[in-house]
Amino acid sequence: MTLNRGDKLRYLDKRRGSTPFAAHHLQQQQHLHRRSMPVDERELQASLPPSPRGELSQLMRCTSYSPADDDEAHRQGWASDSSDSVISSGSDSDSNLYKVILLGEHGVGKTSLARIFGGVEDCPDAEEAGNTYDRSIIVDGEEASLVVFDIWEQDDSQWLQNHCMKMGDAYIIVYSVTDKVSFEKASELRIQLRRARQTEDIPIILVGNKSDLVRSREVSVDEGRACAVVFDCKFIETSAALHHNVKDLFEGIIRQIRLRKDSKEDNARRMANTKRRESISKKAKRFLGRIVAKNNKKMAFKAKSKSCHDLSVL
Ligand SMILES: Nc1nc2c(ncn2[C@@H]2O[C@H](COP(=O)(O)OP(=O)(O)OP(=O)(O)O)[C@@H](O)[C@H]2O)c(=O)[nH]1
Repeated sequence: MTLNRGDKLRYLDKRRGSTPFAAHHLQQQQHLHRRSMPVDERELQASLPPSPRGELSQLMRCTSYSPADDDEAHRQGWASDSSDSVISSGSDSDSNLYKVILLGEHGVGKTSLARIFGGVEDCPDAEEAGNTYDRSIIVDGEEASLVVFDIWEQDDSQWLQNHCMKMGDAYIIVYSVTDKVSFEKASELRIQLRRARQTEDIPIILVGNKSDLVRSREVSVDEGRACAVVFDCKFIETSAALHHNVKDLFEGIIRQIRLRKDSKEDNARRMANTKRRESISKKAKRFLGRIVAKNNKKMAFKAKSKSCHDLSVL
């Protein structure tokens, strides 16, 4: 979102997340079929730790879907070309609520992607559209609520940056394929994220946006993919302008979160069983297996580069 911090705070003087819209605003809201004060936002803000001057909650302005938005979403092609992806009201599926943070340089298309997700891309008023978008979608037959935060500001306070790095259940790091510097920045952000979440296996998708701008491309698909393999994350190219792969991106992030959740549970179960029953010979086999795996790093690297664009596998 190309708003400077001053603009953001000035707006927030006028309206905070918990402040109802003025009457003329409400009329506009009804026209856009969006809820002005979703329950999720209050719950979300309440769950955040205290911050210097309440910075984070001040910066968040939430947009969420009401069931009336389904028509609009279908028109925009989000759900129309998928047999198992459906949008519904965001309030009834809090058990599967995932926070996704968008990171990336200025102007790479974070807001454009988030607004497509939020179904507010045509909203002319950036302030009204907000910078936090929640929506429930059914992916692979199961409902999940995603809250997408477009609050990252490269030049913002260290506290806010640190907090962004810690609060997400998953991250989308965006660069523009027309801007090599933004690609380099994406690598820096990945390193920052790795430092902030050292022991965690958090889902990260590296996104090369603006793939429609073929003639001004500065970063090739191969470079993007290689970077994702090195940094151990998933990779996809999108075009917010053409809506290309945007749906796959957001469904992909849900799949990545679920896959990790499932594999954690499986591992815990397997460990419990193994510890109970493992014989010495089995232990020896496992140990040898680890050594072989280390020797096969090259093979693993190749396998990863094959799968890094497949957002439905780990
Ligand atoms: N051609 C093309 N233009 C895009 C695409 N995505 C975004 N843009 C344009 O790029 C400009 C910046 O997009 P934003 O979505 O504001 O980028 P941002 O990353 O949120 O920028 P900041 O708020 O400054 O961090 C806008 O003029 C968008 O219309 C895309 O996929 N293709």
